[in-house]
Amino acid sequence: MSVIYQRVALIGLGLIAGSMAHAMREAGLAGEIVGHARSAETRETARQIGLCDRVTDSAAAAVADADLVVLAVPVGAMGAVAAEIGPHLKPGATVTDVGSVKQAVIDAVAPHLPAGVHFIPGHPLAGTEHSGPRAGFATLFRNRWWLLTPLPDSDAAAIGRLGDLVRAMGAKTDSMDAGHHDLVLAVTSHAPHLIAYTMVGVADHLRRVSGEEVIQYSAAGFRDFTRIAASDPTMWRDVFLHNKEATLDILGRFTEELFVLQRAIRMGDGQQLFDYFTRTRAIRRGIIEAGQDTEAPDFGRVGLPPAPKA
Ligand SMILES: NC(=O)c1ccc[n+]([C@@H]2O[C@H](COP(=O)([O-])OP(=O)(O)OC[C@H]3O[C@@H](n4cnc5c(N)ncnc54)[C@H](O)[C@@H]3O)[C@@H](O)[C@H]2O)c1
Ligand SMILES: O=C(O)C(=O)C[C@]1(C(=O)O)C=C[C@@H](O)C=C1
Repeated sequence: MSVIYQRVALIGLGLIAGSMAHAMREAGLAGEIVGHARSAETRETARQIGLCDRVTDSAAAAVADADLVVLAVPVGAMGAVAAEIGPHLKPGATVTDVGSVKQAVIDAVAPHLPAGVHFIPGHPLAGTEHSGPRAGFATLFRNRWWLLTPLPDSDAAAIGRLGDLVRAMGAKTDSMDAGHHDLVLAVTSHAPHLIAYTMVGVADHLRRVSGEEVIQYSAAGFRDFTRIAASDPTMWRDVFLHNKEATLDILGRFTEELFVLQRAIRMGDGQQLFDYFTRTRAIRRGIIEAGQDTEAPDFGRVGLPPAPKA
C-alpha cells in the first residue's frame, strides 16, 4: 500500500498507539512515525523495541511538521496535551484522537487547536485488557469498527484521508454525532465494564468469606468478567468521569431490568426468565450473523436451535 501521511505523530505510546504504529508500518502507510509519551520509562521502552522511527521527549517536538497527530492518551489527559501541542501544529495538519468518549474530548481539545488545523475525533472499537508500549499488535483493528465523529465544519477531504488510513489498517469506518456515540458506547462498552468490575469485586469480597474456592472454581463466564476487570484503571476511571450522564442513564435502566429478573426468581416465574433469556440469545445470534464477532463459536456447529422469527 502507499503512504497516506508523510509524518504521523503518536502522543501516548500504549496499546492503541502501539497497534497503530505496527499496523501503519506493516502496510507502509506513513513516511515517518514519531512518538511521545509522558513517562520517561515508556519512552525508553518504546525506543528499545523500535516502536516508532523516533521518540521525542516533548509532545511539541513530536508534532513539529506532522501531517497527522493522534492523541492516544487517557480521555482525562486529552485537553492538557492539546494545550501543549496547539502552538506547534503545522497549518493544514489533521489532529485525531482515539478516546473512548467523544463529546468530552471535543470540548477539551477543540479550543486549543488553531484555525487551519483539521480536528476529526475518532474511536476504534477494538482493544484488550493490556496496556503500555509492549501491548500493541498490528492486527488489533482488523474487521473492527472505527467510528469518526467529525464536527459540523470538519473538512471533507481531511475526513476522507483519515478514513483511508484507518481502513488501510483493516478497520471499517462509520461516522456519527459525538453525543450519539457516547450513548451507544455507554450501552455496549462502558456499562458492561462497570458491571464486570463490580462482579469481580463481589467475588473478591466473597472470597474473604468462603476461602479460595471462588477463584479456584471460577467458570468461563466469570473468567470473561475478570479479563474485562483487568483493564487499565486510569483509562476506565477517565471514561466514567467523562461519560457520566450516559453511563448513569444506562446503569439506571440496567438496575430496573435486574430488579425485574430478581423478582421473577423470587416469585418462581420460570416463564418470564425463559422468555427473557430467549430474547437475549437472539441478540447474540444477530451480532454473530452480522459478522461483528469473528471469535464467536459457530452456532451451527454447537447445534443451537434456529433464531426465533422476528
Ligand atoms: N484499551 C482499549 O481497549 C481502548 C480501545 C479503544 C480506545 N481506547 C482509548 O485510547 C486511549 C489510549 O488507551 P490505551 O489503551 O492505548 O492506553 P495505554 O494505557 O496503553 O496508553 C496510554 C499512554 O498514554 C500515556 N500518557 C498518559 N498521560 C499522558 C500525557 N498527559 N501526555 C502524554 N502521554 C500520556 C501513557 O504513558 C501511555 O503511554 C484512551 O483514551 C482510551 O480511552 C482504548
Ligand atoms: O476487548 C476489550 O478488552 C475491550 O473492552 C475493548 C473495548 C470494548 O469493546 O469495550 C473497550 C474500550 C474501547 O473504547 C473499545 C473497545
